[in-house]
Amino acid sequence: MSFFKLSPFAPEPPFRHGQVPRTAVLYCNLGTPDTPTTPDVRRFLSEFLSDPRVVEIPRLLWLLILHGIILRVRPAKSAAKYASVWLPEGSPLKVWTEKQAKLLQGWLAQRGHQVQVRYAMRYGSTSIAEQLDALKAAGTTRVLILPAYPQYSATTTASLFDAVYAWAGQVRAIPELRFVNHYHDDARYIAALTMSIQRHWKSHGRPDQLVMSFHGVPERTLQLGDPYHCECRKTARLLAEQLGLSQEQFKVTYQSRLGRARWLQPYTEPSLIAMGKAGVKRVDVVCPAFTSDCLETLEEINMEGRAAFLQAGGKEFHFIPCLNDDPEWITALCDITQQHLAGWPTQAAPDAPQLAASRAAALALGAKQ
Ligand SMILES: C=CC1=C(C)c2cc3[nH]c(cc4nc(cc5[nH]c(cc1n2)c(C)c5CCC(=O)O)C(CCC(=O)O)=C4C)c(C)c3C=C
Ligand SMILES: [Fe+2]
Ligand SMILES: [Fe+2]
Repeated sequence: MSFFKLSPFAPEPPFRHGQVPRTAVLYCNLGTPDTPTTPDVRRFLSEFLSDPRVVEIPRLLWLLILHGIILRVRPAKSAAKYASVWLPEGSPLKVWTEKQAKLLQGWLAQRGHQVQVRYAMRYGSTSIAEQLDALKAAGTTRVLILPAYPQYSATTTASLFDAVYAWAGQVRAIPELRFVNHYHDDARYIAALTMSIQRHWKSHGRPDQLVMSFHGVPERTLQLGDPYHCECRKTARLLAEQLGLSQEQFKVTYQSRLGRARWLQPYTEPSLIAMGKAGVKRVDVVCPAFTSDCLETLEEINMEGRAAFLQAGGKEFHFIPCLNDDPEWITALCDITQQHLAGWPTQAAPDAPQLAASRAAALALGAKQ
């Protein structure tokens, strides 16, 4: 960079007066490796676990542990786990997130909203900055940031907002930005979860216990004021109410612990083992904090959790898939989006070929006329 450069901002094309406003939704998820190989998993974990929002211990100490131990050992182990759930089209998290974004755009078009929907990943490809650059280059003047996380946590939601602010800090003409913080208690999200569980029970009967397994976070984040734990509890309470479950019929647990510190409790796997040992015959597990199936649900729950329960004496283990492309979920996502877009023009800049293509895609994927 030249010593004499006055402005840190990149030059931009001159503002075009009379430019038609264009509105976009950026649907953001956590991220995933490009391939289930050790080098790609190492690259992904290195970016993810270097984020100070994710690991809140003194930087120097953490960088020593991360580079000295974790990134030497974990990538190969995690790569084998990723390989066990990888789809022909790629990582399940990416496949589902991409499909959800496509469906959302199609559903919104069906309702007459001409909004570009793109997806981005907080870590790995395709990054939030790349997608915001692409939207800006396409003339977008308003962007709604929609996290794929129903519950707010500084470790996830705030981190992706950080990435948006960091991008905006480099840009001269910033589009109008809006952020969805959470939708953990949104009636339509709860209804989508309820319906997916009821659908499962209709064809497979009911379990002795329903386990609602949320991704864990260090217990310290709760003491520091992170609302994640309370939001998980509220989701669980509302879901149990809608399903008509008594306190004895369900259990809330936390999975995916990393490191030696105390995380939110009770932990999922020890709870499944305790249930198997206590004579619980059938458990069903649902993972409401994940809107797409991913490593943590397909491998950790449906493979490791299943084996742990059955080895402990349990007889039947059912994993209830995440919301993925359930029509009730896409409708809920569409309602939530519409609510947050209120007041922004979404009919402007008619782009007939694109609108027709979105409609056709939505119909092909099962949208109602
Ligand atoms: C649902 C929200 C999530 C929260 C909250 C969360 C917190 C959190 N996660 C880690 C460490 C890891 N998570 C990993 C995978 C992973 N995590 C989430 C979501 C949340 N994480 C998802 C959707 C996934 C799956 C990604 C995929 O590619 O399928 C991993 C990587 C996998 C592994 O090596 O085991 C780690 C590591 C921490 C430390 C944390 C909060 C502090
Ligand atoms: Fe995680
Ligand atoms: Fe895990």
